[in-house]
Amino acid sequence: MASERDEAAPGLRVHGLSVALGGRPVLRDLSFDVPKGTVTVVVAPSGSGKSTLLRCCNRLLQPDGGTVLLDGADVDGIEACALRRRVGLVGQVPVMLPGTVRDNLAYGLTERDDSGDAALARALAAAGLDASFLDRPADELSGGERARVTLARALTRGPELLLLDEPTAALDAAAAGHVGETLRRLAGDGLGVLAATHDLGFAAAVADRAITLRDGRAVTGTPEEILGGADAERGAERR
Ligand SMILES: Nc1ncnc2c1ncn2[C@@H]1O[C@H](COP(=O)(O)OP(=O)(O)OP(=O)(O)O)[C@@H](O)[C@H]1O
Repeated sequence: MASERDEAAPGLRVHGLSVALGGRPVLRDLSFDVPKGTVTVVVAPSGSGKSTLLRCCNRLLQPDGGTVLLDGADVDGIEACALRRRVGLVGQVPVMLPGTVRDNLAYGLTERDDSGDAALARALAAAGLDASFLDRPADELSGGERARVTLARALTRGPELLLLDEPTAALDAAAAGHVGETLRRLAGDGLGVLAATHDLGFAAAVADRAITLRDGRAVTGTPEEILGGADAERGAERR
């Protein structure tokens, strides 16, 4: 009974995920859950497979083994565009399309979506930018502003799960704090969040659960357990 309930648990379930790239195993038999309404952080060294893991979660990359379930359904059975609306990925490099911020936010929205300025401004506000940004040419934005526009763009699609790759990399402390508050609020509204980050302060502020990757395998724990270990490892690297 318990396992049947677990299978249908709302959120993302990664089970036995294995990926090799360039003939080298990157992820090995990786399993963890991201329940809706929670924030999970992945804190692991550069090159350990964080982006690879996120890309498997919305089918940008096909794993060599294992499954990813969304609300109990294998993501392989969900049409890719539909899946990527439900599981939004905010990538490490903010890619801007030509045109204004409005054009960027509205791109790809369908009749089902609210593409009016009020809805776009709400998404911008959640990402920490005011409505005046709607008319700004996207190619004139700073790196941090671009990062927040890509977060807003994912939010306009009304995702159920949000995957973020280094969401604070281009942000100062105040902007990172704002994004952290936004992620906590989104989780409070029922969204599931999975964020890969090097920013231990950010991770500690937002996480309900934390994961690190060791030799391609997941070690899961409370933020205190995992982040304490990551801090100690960094200290050892510096010595
Ligand atoms: N297409 C590819 N072919 C071969 N190796 C790859 C490919 N893509 C990634 N890799 C390697 O796979 C490993 C994991 O990469 P990934 O980008 O997932 O790491 P990461 O933990 O996100 O790193 P970072 O924190 O630096 O962004 C790295 O060693 C990388 O060099």
